[in-house]
Amino acid sequence: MIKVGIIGATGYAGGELVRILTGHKEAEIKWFGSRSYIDQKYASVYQNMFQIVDATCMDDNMEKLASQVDVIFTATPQGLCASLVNENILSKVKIIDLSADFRIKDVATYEKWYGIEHKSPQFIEEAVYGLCEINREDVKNARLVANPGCYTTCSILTAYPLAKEGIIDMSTLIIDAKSGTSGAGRSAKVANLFCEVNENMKAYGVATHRHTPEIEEQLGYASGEKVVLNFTPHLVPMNRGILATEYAKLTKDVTYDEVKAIYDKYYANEKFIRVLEKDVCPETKWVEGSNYVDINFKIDPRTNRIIMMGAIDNLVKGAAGQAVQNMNLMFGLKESEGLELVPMFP
Ligand SMILES: NC(=O)C1=CN([C@@H]2O[C@H](COP(=O)(O)OP(=O)(O)OC[C@H]3O[C@@H](n4cnc5c(N)ncnc54)[C@H](OP(=O)(O)O)[C@@H]3O)[C@@H](O)[C@H]2O)C=CC1
Ligand SMILES: CC(=O)N[C@@H](CCC(=O)OP(=O)(O)O)C(=O)O
Repeated sequence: MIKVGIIGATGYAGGELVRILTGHKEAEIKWFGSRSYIDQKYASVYQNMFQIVDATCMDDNMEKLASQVDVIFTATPQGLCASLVNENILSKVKIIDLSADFRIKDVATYEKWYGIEHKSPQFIEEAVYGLCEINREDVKNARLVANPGCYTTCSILTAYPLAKEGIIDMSTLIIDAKSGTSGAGRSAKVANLFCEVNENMKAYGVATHRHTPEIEEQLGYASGEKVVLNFTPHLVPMNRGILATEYAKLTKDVTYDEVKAIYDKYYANEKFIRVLEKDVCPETKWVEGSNYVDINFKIDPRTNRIIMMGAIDNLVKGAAGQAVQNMNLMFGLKESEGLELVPMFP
């Protein structure tokens, strides 16, 4: 049994980790880390865990935790993991960080977009960007995994095969994405109150959102060129889900079958990526509660653009599910263990 510690178990991403790991046959949660609920029953924070989880919330002492578990998930605000991790800890335990601390290779870029000083830049180079379908082999040998963000997972996987094969002009790529409000976390913020979000839709972080450099970096590796793009997130009145709609000019004339063959080349054997049937558009409701990414595309010959679409559950493939997928790879387990979650509906 793999012994697991979660720092930030009381947040939305941490809560989803608990839900998924509770059904994992080879992992056992030993530490439910919290800042605000120390010594309180975990199930009193999340009643869905009543009579399922009997444990009490503990502190966020990573040093102490490192000698008691095999893997630590940090599902905490930006900057916290980088402020806690050190060589002694990494020599004892594997870390999967759900925040952005180790996702961006250039520390100056991280500090500029996140507005905070990076406390452990010495570990950035070794951290593996945990987008399992793309970096699977590196993840297997990693001791520190930077789990990608929700918008980024959806945006990158949707465009990756076409960027890799050079059939889209990367300088024309525009990503328009929508997220449910659980993407903003559980802590109280006026912008996320019911009356602010319900019956409303809005763009935010326009031209400044911190996921932009992460998407640019990863699609830059795929296309082999420096990528600069527009990424515009929107908040929509639903609990879970991300839908990314991406537009780019084609670099050559291609047919539906040729593009489909490119997606199939990369994803046909990927359990969690479903390239949908022709003309079926991805919808967040068809992936809710699951680790699936649903993808499709449409060529618009009038504008010579291709429109790519992707949908995920932000808390599963966009956070906790992908983190568990990474854990499975790091410990040599079946990659889908604990993740065979059928999407729920309605
Ligand atoms: N929500 C999402 O869809 C996604 C989130 N992420 C990332 O996951 C991380 C967590 O996000 P999310 O769950 O939404 O956030 P929440 O606000 O819901 O949860 C934050 C968690 O961090 C804990 N925490 C906060 N400050 C501290 C601190 N100083 N020391 C220790 N623990 C602390 C909180 O503890 P307590 O409640 O006990 O005070 C809580 O458990 C973030 O980095 C986020 O960017 C990534 C992908 C998707
Ligand atoms: C709706 C909403 O507010 N979403 C969050 C993204 C949360 C997230 O996933 O953050 P990381 O991927 O960086 O860890 C935001 O836009 O900041």
